[in-house]
Amino acid sequence: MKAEDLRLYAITDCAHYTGQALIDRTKALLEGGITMLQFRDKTRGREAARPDAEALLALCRAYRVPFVINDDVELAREIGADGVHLGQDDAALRLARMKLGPDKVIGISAHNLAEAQEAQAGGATYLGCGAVFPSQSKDAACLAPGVLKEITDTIDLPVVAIGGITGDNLDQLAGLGCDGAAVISALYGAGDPLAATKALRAQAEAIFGPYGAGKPQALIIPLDRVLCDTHAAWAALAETYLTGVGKAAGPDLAAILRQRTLAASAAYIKHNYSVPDGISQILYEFDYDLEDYYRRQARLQPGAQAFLDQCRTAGIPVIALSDASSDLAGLLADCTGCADALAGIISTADGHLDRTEPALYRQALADIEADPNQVWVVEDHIDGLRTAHRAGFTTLAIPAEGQDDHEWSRLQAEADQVVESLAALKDLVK
Ligand SMILES: Cc1ncc(COP(=O)(O)OP(=O)(O)O)c(N)n1
Ligand SMILES: Cc1nc(C(=O)O)sc1CCOP(=O)(O)O
Ligand SMILES: [Mg+2]
Repeated sequence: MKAEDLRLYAITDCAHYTGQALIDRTKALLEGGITMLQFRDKTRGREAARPDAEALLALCRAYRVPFVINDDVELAREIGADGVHLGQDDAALRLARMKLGPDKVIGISAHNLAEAQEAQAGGATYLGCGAVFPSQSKDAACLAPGVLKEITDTIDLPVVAIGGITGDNLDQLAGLGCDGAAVISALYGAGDPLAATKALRAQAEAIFGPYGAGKPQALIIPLDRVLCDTHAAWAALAETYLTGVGKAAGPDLAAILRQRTLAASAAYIKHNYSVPDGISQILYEFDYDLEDYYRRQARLQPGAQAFLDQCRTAGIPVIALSDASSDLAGLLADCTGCADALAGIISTADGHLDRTEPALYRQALADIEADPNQVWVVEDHIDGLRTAHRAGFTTLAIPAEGQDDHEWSRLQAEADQVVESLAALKDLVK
């Protein structure tokens, strides 16, 4: 979840809408541009509410909007929601974090600086602060004057304001440091929910800042398979090696190794096939084959040159990510003619970091002043996408050779945005 997801945060009004009526009304809100949804049902029990929660989750996935559950950590976990929102009298943050894991969203209600500090220290993802105005939906005390600004000035978490917010008073939140507005009645109670949502979304963007597809400050993208057509060389490495030592590769070896670094692939071969060489000799053979392919055959993928040219025109530094050593990756960039278009290369081989390590992606920003939120990581690899997401980057999924359907559907479901090709990516950075 990014701070901008809080721009226009709808909370369901299950006192007035359940079942199909709730789904239809929420669909209008999603169509109109809400940027996050919370399922809040204060009367029905978990089992009665579950079908609505599951249907709304599916709807939010289709609109690529985060979906959290109010109060019920178990329900959130069971249906695979993006997280929960908890108040001061709900489940303890520490327990919720233990149950949901480090990647899920946990929003915490804070009514003063001490509660906000405790939530930050306990690993909250964002704060909900209110009531900022008297609410028709809940009997909630209004925040003391100055408290909201004190929280946003002091705390490092994204903050969403809540309570009695309408199109008529939203402007009063300008300059208070919030990232967005959470709303029940002004959206669910509107005569024309689609029009009301569109109007509030435009107003929220004007007050809290734009949402989505601004240009990135930098972009990280795989060199192999995505920018260059090197899939065949990578897929053949292990089999070529095994044939050379008189062994037959298993049928799904290439798929197994696709998720691994070169060093991890060499270790896999050593441990699963009875081969005469040690891991460093196997790695040497891999490097030899890659170098040969890079020098003789490697080409840029269709659309790569135009994409890199567009990034240069737009002043967006492009950092290439490679699973080969940076020497080999540099050779590939030279041989395919894209070296001058790259601001840098990071290598999983050099730092002994694989794509499950957030430090890998952070390393890419070592020479660039950039906020990870404003840096796009383009990934064809599910582990990489998840890690970049955890490290706070904006993630884009892209198809590449060697992905199976399962991995591609996971990438599509989990990425902030999906691009079907380098041409589509080029259009996004225009
Ligand atoms: C975004 C957001 N902020 C605050 C709340 C209130 O949570 P809580 O204090 O637990 O009250 P209930 O919503 O459970 O009545 C919220 N739900 N969402
Ligand atoms: C759920 C909730 N929590 C609040 C708080 O102050 O913590 S106010 C509130 C209700 C928000 O609904 P409406 O937009 O209709 O006022
Ligand atoms: Mg609660």
